[in-house]
Amino acid sequence: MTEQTTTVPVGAADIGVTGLAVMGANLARNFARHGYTVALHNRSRARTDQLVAEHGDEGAFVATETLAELVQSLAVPRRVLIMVKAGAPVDAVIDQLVPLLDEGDIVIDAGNSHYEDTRRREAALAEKGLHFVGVGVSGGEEGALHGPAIMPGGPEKSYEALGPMLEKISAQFEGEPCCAWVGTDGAGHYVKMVHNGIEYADMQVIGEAYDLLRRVGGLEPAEQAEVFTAWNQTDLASYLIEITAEVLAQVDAATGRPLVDVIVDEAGQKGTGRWTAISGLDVGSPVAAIAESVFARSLSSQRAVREAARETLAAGVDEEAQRAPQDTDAFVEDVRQALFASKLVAYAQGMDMLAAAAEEYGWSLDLGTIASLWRDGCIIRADLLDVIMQAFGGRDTSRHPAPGTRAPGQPLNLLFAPEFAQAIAEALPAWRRVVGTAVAAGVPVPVFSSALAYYDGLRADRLPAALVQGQRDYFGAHTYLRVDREGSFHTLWSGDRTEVDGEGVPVVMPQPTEGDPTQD
Ligand SMILES: NC(=O)C1=CN([C@@H]2O[C@H](COP(=O)(O)OP(=O)(O)OC[C@H]3O[C@@H](n4cnc5c(N)ncnc54)[C@H](OP(=O)(O)O)[C@@H]3O)[C@@H](O)[C@H]2O)C=CC1
Ligand SMILES: O=C(CO)[C@H](O)[C@H](O)COP(=O)(O)O
Repeated sequence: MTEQTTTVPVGAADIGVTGLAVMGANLARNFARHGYTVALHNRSRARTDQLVAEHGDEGAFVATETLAELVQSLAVPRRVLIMVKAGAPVDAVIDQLVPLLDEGDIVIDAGNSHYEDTRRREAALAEKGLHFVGVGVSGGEEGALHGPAIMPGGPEKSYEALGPMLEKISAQFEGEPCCAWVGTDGAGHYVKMVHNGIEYADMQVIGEAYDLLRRVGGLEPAEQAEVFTAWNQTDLASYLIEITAEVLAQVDAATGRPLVDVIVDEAGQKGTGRWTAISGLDVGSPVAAIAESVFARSLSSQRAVREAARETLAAGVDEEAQRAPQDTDAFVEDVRQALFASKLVAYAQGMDMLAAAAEEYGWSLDLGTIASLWRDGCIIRADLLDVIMQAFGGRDTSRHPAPGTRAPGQPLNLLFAPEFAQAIAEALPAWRRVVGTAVAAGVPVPVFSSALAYYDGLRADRLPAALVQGQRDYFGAHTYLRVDREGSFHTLWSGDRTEVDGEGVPVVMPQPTEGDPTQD
């Protein structure tokens, strides 16, 4: 710890926040509004001054110029929350902070950091006796100020000193904080990453519904705003549906056109969706709908290629399918059901990858409690999340399944929960009709169709994976399992095509003998 260097009050602040852009500034104000004394720091002083000038009357703030001053102003154990750009800036701040801290102090990274970085940082700081807590925060600017969803990881012990503060500033759903310790080391950032992966898919399926309603249904943005407003009264009710209605209703002041028509159709991405898709591959969880939503953003960004494709590639569409449906209301309802079913699949895939990651990293993630954190405050908040939470046994913050396992009684897949199996069964005819129409009309619906393929893949009696195994065995002697006996087998494809077992011993099928009761 450095010597006192300035007139900043020593040990007066409950928490320090460094990084006062959109998220950091609003979180700092949220802490202050809840009665905490908040020490403020930003790399460039202007943001600190601006916050104090504009919002200094909202609570107790201590403005500091340097990280040394920030640390000096904090009560022990010190809690320093970092809210800077994810990646190298977080390491830069940690490197400057660590020499200033004492054993037992807590460093909190609340940005969208990659969970592997969090694991690395926690291990490094633990060697110095410091607690490092990776915390997922969702809710954007408004959520950070009025109550975000908060997903803390890190050492469970650190939650004793940090949890009550985080729970106080988090969103509250029916009296329960949208904040709970989710698991060790990078678990908090992993859960936030999956939240964002689901967010990508949710936004994409809404986009696909909009595209179909416009290009096949003939509904203009203003009309669709009404449709989405009505959908927000159904089982689709969610923040994303609500803001979609608002975006679609917005008219561009400069041109008088719908705003959505003057926005360039190229979706940005900062990385969390891509990380989710990559991690899904790493942990062997088929998060295809989430991955497709990332690819849809990537494709949208290939503007030069898309322009060339428009000139070069044939449409070959079914003009009948492109024609406005005779019964618009029925088509709108079909699209709503397809949207609901696809969204459910995205959630099922997100929850599945959480279970797979728990196994991979030895985390004890409780899926019911995690779903409970997303019921309010975050971008994917939706009525559906309360039902998802119930499907995973409800919220129980003391339920920590053995590392790498599911809590007893939780369904193997969200879609198996009776209420969801039933909901999908009812939506299926519409879902299939919508995907069929989209394909025939040439409207891309990568997530609607991928989600349906996932569903059909799950429920198939037999998958063509058997043929793939045969191919793999043919070119690479990779072996295959048989449906009728234990062990692995290989066919001598370039020899006489007899089958050998794992030891290379030819397999001789027992010849049926007359009267053998085991042979029909
Ligand atoms: N915006 C959102 O809706 C959400 C963002 N997040 C995550 O929260 C974090 C903060 O996001 P946001 O508020 O949008 O801000 P930005 O991601 O735009 O980051 C800006 C902040 O980072 C600081 N910074 C950048 N580089 C360095 C560095 N090398 N050393 C020290 N400070 C540095 C900036 O300081 P300076 O002012 O000096 O440039 C500024 O305070 C990010 O990880 C983001 O992904 C999470 C949820 C929602
Ligand atoms: O974490 C967030 C919301 O939950 C951030 O807004 C994040 O930036 C969203 O991701 P992207 O910018 O890639 O769309």
